[in-house]
Amino acid sequence: MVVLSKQAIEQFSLIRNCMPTTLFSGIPLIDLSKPDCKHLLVEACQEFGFFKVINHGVPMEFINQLEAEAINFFSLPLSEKEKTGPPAPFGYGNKKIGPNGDVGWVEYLLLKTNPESNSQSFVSNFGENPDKFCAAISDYISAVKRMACEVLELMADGLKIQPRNAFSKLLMDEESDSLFRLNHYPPCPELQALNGRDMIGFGEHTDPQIISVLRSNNTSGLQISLRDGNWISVPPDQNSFFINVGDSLQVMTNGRFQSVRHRVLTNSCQSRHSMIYFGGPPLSEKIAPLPSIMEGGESLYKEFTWFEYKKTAYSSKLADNRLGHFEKIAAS
Ligand SMILES: C=C1C[C@]23C[C@@]1(O)CC[C@H]2[C@@]12CC[C@H](O)[C@@](C)(C(=O)O1)[C@H]2[C@@H]3C(=O)O
Ligand SMILES: O=C(O)CCC(=O)C(=O)O
Ligand SMILES: [Fe+2]
Repeated sequence: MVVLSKQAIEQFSLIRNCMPTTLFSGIPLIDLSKPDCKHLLVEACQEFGFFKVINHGVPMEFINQLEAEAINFFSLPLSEKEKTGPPAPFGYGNKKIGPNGDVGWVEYLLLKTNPESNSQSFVSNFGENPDKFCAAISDYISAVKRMACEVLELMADGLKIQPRNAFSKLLMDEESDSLFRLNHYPPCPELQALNGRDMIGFGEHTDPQIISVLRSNNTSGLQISLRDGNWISVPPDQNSFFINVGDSLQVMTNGRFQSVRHRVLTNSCQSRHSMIYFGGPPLSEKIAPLPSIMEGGESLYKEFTWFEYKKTAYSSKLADNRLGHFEKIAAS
C-alpha cells in the first residue's frame, strides 16, 4: 500500500469525529426463517430503512468464493486492474466515484447484473482467471437476487400489498436495471497520526434503486444516519447481509419506508471488502406509490420513470438529496 503524506491525505474528505466510534447494538435483526418476520421487516424499514438478515439461504460457499476472487483481483498491480476501467460507468474505478468529482479512499468494480451487458472485452480482463471470477459473480448474484426478492415479498405481505410480487417483479424483469459492486477499502495507517479524525472511504448518500443487499468482511467502517441526523457505526458481520431501503422503494411506499443515508469510514489497520447488489427496476418503469398503499390519499411525489431518476442521479453529487427534485412539497 502507498504511504501518504499529510497533504495527500487531506485531499480526501476528513471528518472530525466528536464521539469515539462505538459500534451500535440496535440494528434490527431479521431472521428470515421466522414466520412473523414480515412485521419486523416493516418496522425496521419505517424506523431505520436498514436491517440485518440471518438465515438468508445464500450459500456460504458462494460468498467465500467471490470474496476470494475479489481479494485476488484487488491485489493485482494497478496497471492490470486498470485494463478493466475506467468506470464509465461500468468497470474498475479507483478513488473517483461517479462522474461529478466525488472521491473516496476506495477502489471498486462496478457491473451490470445482466452478464450480456458487460461487454466481452471488459470481462475478459477480469484478473488472472476471468471465467472463474465471472462464474463466482454470477452464482453470487443469482442467490442474492433470490433472497432480495423474498425480502421484498415479505415487505409487501407486511404492508398488505397485493400482489405480493409488486416490488420483486421489478427485479425479476428481464429488463431490470440492477447493478453489482465490489468495493475494496485499503487500510490507511497514516490516519492514526491524525488523532480524532476519520477519512471518508465512501461518502454519505442514499442508494437510488429499490433495495441494496450488502455483505462485507469483518472490518468495520459502514455507518448509517439515524432520523435525528446522528451517525452510528454498524458492527460488521461477515455471515449476514445488510439491507438498505433505496429511494425508489421510498417512493413506491409513498414515504412510509425511507431510504437510509449511509457512508463508509476508512479503517486505519484493516482492509474492508464489500459486495453490494443494487436491485433496480427496468428503465421504462414508472416509479410511483402503489395504489394499495395510497388508500385514496395523495402521492408525495411527482411522476417519473426510473430512466428520469437515474439521469438526475448521475448528474448529482454523491451526498445530494436526489429525491428532493421529485417531492411535491419541496424539501426544506
Ligand atoms: C456520484 C455518483 C456515484 C453514483 C452515481 C452518482 O452520480 C450519484 C449516485 C451514486 C450511486 C450510489 C449507490 C451506488 O453505489 C451507485 C452505483 C448508484 O447507483 O448510485 C453509485 C453511482 C456510481 O458509483 O456510479
Ligand atoms: O462498501 C460499503 O460498505 C458501502 C458502499 C455503498 O454504500 C455503495 O457502494 O453504494
Ligand atoms: Fe450505498
